[in-house]
Amino acid sequence: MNESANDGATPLLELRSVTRTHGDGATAVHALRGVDLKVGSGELVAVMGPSGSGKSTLLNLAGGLDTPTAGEVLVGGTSFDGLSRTAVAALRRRALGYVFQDLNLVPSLTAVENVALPLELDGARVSVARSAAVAALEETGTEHLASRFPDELSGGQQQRVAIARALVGPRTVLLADEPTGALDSETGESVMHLLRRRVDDGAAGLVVTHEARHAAWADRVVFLRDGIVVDATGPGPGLGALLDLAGGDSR
Ligand SMILES: Nc1ncnc2c1ncn2[C@@H]1O[C@H](COP(=O)(O)OP(=O)(O)OP(=O)(O)O)[C@@H](O)[C@H]1O
Repeated sequence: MNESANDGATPLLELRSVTRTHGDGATAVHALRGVDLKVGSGELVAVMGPSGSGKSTLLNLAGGLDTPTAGEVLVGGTSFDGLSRTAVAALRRRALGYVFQDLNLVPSLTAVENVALPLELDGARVSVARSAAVAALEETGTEHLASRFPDELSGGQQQRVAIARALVGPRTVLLADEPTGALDSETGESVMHLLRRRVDDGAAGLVVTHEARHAAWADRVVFLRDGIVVDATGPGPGLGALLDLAGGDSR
């Protein structure tokens, strides 16, 4: 199944016949089987599906954190295939923003230092990285927490700082795994709003969510079952109808 609302333009994120198998023989687990997906500039795609259907695997492959058994993943038209580990790491730092369930804030760095870190690792001057970090903290409403260390922040505050780190700088592909997990529902909505705004400004977004009302922020929803795309909505009334079927509230 091939999904794109931007036919013609190079998608910012593309999965071509991506398969990921763990183990082999009788005990092999087929986490993802022949998935095709294109996400263009200005598109926010939600991924839904039951536990074990392959959602996290899809996101990890899209982010270059895992390697397909077959098929390939391209970011901005560049395939991870054949790139050195250093080149993959550089591409990930420059183009990709991740919001994962695991917050991974560095405990010995303040909030603003954590957010500035990816830019500094990429060679940005400290002053430039810091001002971009402050802007990203402002976007998530956490600029007043800039000088706090992670253990001085609540779970929700840590999550918002982690989101600021994912959004800092000119990221073109935003990947989010249940970005609202540790947040109250009001903040969760504002996070989706934030992702939506970045995508409207030209990024491509891929969000794994269990909540239909969060998926309702997306342009398309891709449903996975047993590692296969079993359904996909387009923009328009079809989205609301399918989300109603999925059992949640619509926006
Ligand atoms: N490292 C691994 N080794 C073996 N099997 C794995 C591994 N990682 C994932 N799997 C299996 O691959 C399948 C897909 O897992 P995945 O975590 O992608 O699903 P998911 O849809 O994200 O689930 P959840 O909603 O529970 O997070 C599952 O059957 C899982 O047990």
